[in-house]
Amino acid sequence: MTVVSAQGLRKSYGGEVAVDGIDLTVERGEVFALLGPNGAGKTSTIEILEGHRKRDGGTVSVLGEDPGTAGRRWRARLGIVLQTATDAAELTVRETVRHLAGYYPNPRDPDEVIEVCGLTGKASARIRTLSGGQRRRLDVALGIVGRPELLFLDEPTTGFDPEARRQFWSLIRRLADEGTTILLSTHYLDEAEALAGRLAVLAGGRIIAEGTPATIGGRAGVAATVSWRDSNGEHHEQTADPVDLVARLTARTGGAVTDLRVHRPSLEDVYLDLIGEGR
Ligand SMILES: Nc1ncnc2c1ncn2[C@@H]1O[C@H](COP(=O)(O)OP(=O)(O)OP(=O)(O)O)[C@@H](O)[C@H]1O
Repeated sequence: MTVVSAQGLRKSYGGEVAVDGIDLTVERGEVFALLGPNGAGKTSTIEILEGHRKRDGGTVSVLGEDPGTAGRRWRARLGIVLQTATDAAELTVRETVRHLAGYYPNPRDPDEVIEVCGLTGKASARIRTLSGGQRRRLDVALGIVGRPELLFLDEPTTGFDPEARRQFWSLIRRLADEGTTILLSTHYLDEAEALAGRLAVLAGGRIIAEGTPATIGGRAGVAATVSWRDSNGEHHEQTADPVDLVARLTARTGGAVTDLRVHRPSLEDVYLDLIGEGR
């Protein structure tokens, strides 16, 4: 089932084009990541799909409705984690999560949400006393407490420490296993690689590449570089079949090589190439 479908999506601010004809389809249960440099149009796209911003052109369907006109019942099926952090407040974490849960027909247990977001130790703390990363975790908790069918996450792990990011990744995988569709934007390529089944790279308001983390930008077809050192010095050789090259090398030298390495382009290498071309 298609959960998000956009064709020819456009948005300008004043005379400046931010989203320049984006086509996007996300199926139920997918984790889809939007990547792209600052100002590429990720937040604008996400906020149009959430119904938070008006589009200037194109057709959009999210959970079967047009976000520009859909009402409260549609909104209750979405979970939204905006880029801007929760406002400082006098309420505690538990009060805030419980309060928001009350707005949804079938919410998750607030204490369980607090736990999976790693905030149990802070459940009784006032929001204004939380650290930046803890506040971001609260944003995520508020995004998922309504048991959304579709979860939007705009740069969800900014400010997380490495352990919190790993915890967050397992939470996302768990939600996806339960059938939640997830659309996220991130600047962390390891995050996109760890979570996304498919991803799109945006630059200048357009999608310049789309695919799986393994294949995007022709990644799967790019040659590997094998490097090694022997008595003649350092060597680098490009090959489509590094296993065969290493086997031949070992047979030829009797294993008398050191510093043997096989390098394949990382998602970051491919991404930087793509946005270099997209500029
Ligand atoms: N409310 C606004 N008013 C005017 N211009 C805006 C507004 N929101 C976004 N823009 C412009 O639209 C373009 C796309 O911005 P957007 O926030 O969608 O990018 P982004 O890919 O999410 O960037 P980042 O990675 O920095 O969050 C930028 O040039 C930005 O300056």
